[in-house]
Amino acid sequence: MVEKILANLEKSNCSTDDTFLQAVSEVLASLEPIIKSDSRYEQFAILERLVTPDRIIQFKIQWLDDNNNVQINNGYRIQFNNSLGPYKGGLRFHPSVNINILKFLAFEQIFKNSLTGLPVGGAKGGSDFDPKGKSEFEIMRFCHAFMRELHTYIGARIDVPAGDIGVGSREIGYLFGEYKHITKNYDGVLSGKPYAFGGSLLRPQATGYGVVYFAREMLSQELQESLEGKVCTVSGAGNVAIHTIEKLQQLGALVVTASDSDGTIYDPRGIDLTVVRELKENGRRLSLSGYADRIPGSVYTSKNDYPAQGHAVWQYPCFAAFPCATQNELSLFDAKSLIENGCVAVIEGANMPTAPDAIELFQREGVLFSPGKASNAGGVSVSEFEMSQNASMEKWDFDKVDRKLDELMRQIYKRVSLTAKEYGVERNFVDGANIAAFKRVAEAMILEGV
Ligand SMILES: NC(=O)C1=CN([C@@H]2O[C@H](COP(=O)(O)OP(=O)(O)OC[C@H]3O[C@@H](n4cnc5c(N)ncnc54)[C@H](O)[C@@H]3O)[C@@H](O)[C@H]2O)C=CC1
Ligand SMILES: O=C(O)CCC(=O)C(=O)O
Repeated sequence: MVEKILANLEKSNCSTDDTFLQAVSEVLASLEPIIKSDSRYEQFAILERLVTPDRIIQFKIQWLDDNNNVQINNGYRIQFNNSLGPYKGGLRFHPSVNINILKFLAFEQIFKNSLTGLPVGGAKGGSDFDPKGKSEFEIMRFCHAFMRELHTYIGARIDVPAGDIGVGSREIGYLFGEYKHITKNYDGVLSGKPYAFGGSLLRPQATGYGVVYFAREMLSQELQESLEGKVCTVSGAGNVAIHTIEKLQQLGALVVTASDSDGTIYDPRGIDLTVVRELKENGRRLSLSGYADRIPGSVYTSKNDYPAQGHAVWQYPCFAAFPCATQNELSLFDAKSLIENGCVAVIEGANMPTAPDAIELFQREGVLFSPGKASNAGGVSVSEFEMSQNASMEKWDFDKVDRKLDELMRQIYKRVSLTAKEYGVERNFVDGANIAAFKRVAEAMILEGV
């Protein structure tokens, strides 16, 4: 049955980008052994329905640049599955954005959101707009134009977008401003809002901190190890990477790398986050090569100076690796290099950053591997906490949100590892995550009827 579903998807896939098929193939491979365990799964055509988005919304975004030239971009929202609750998932602004990438992200989001145990469905959206080099006012006009098209499809109980690559609290602020302007409705229609109006404390940190809370629990339970004093490598230099590095450092780990799409920085004395922030935060997109100019003893490797089949960030010895940049950024070549250099755990912060053959190698070699849908679920969880605060007109303090996040990440780890054990694939956190998430969504789909 799985082969038939994949063949149908391949036939209807008219794009050369196959990230959606990659994501579906991984999930279906995990589910194959359990699909016969409950006759209702076939009777209700759960798999076929689960791989088909409820709706794909596409729109044209027209806006004026600073020279009053008309600019046009494509905008999308993929509302994939709302069996467990309102559609929920981020918006990505990046020139690589297309329907297939957003379908993969929205599909993964269904499973991630299910693993949190919270009442939210799966969605994703975005635009091929490139924020690089745009002025503050261009960003604002673009966000306003994007929301003029999107606003009819979203709502606090319908679909609640948030941030992702290229979309942080600044963009969410502009999107919210336009939503309110058009609808006159001041509800929690977006999460990741600035704290000044409706945002939750800790949302900016939540994904990265959650990744580290998950890693801490996994290492302690599986290897009786802590992160203190351990060398870690992290890729990326955006929201998720910065807060992963920050929490690792707070727990006493030595983080020696960061990266962006042009290259990698290696600092054997430990990444200085102040410098990374000065180069990357608040809409700045300066090259990480500026880090090496500032910090003696650090080394910058441009991606052009490294073999094309790999990424320089994974060439360094480490105890644990945290891919936090983007999809398929850790190849088989990189996995071999990490294993040769003694890495014992890979914890994904980005969505699907590890290539399938690299995951297979990690699992074969006994490297603990956590899929992003489990370990990066802290972001959407605190988004859901933001929705709760908005609905009840409350403001929770930092420590309360932090405690709840830590507890939730432990629960996700437990859910995933117990499920893996229950289905005879102990320590296979990919199968554990896919099966645990699937069972919850499938049950809701069955109970809601066709
Ligand atoms: N922001 C959030 O709350 C969540 C984000 N994620 C995922 O985490 C990843 C990073 O997202 P954010 O940090 O929010 O985005 P961001 O826009 O803040 O940062 C993205 C970072 O990745 C780097 N990057 C992009 N393409 C790259 C490439 N080809 N090679 C190396 N580096 C590259 C960029 O230079 C930037 O430093 C994405 O996969 C995203 O889907 C997952 C869960 C929640
Ligand atoms: O906070 C959210 O709603 C979604 C975050 C997100 O896009 C993700 O988990 O990949």
